[in-house]
Amino acid sequence: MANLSQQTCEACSIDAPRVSEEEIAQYKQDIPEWQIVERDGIMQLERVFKFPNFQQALDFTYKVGQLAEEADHHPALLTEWGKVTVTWWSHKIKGLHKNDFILAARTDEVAA
Ligand SMILES: C[C@H](O)[C@H](O)[C@H]1CNC2=NC(N)=NC(=O)C2=N1
Repeated sequence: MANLSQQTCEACSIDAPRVSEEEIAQYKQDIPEWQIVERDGIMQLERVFKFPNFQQALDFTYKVGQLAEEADHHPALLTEWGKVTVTWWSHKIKGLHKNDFILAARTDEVAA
């Protein structure tokens, strides 16, 4: 199977299934630096990326925004001096879909 980041996001519909515990365990292996967090009952993927200044944090933020637009799947982005917190989840299903893991893997590539 192709690396997670090379896989294709599927159009997320309101009746799309959330990932199972087994799928989480499988996909998480490709994105070990990401944390699974739960907010208001919604499972999310989150990672903090560190930078030497605000400008580089801002540049990274823009690149993540571009990959989100290409996929029509968008994260929450908190941009601060020297760091960016990226949080992925699927709004329509109020939880985690495989798309979120694919885009987290692509986010890691943008940071590399
Ligand atoms: C209309 C538009 O395609 C949808 O609202 C998309 C936009 N980006 C999205 N991003 C995320 N993370 N979840 C969604 O359900 C979602 N839906």
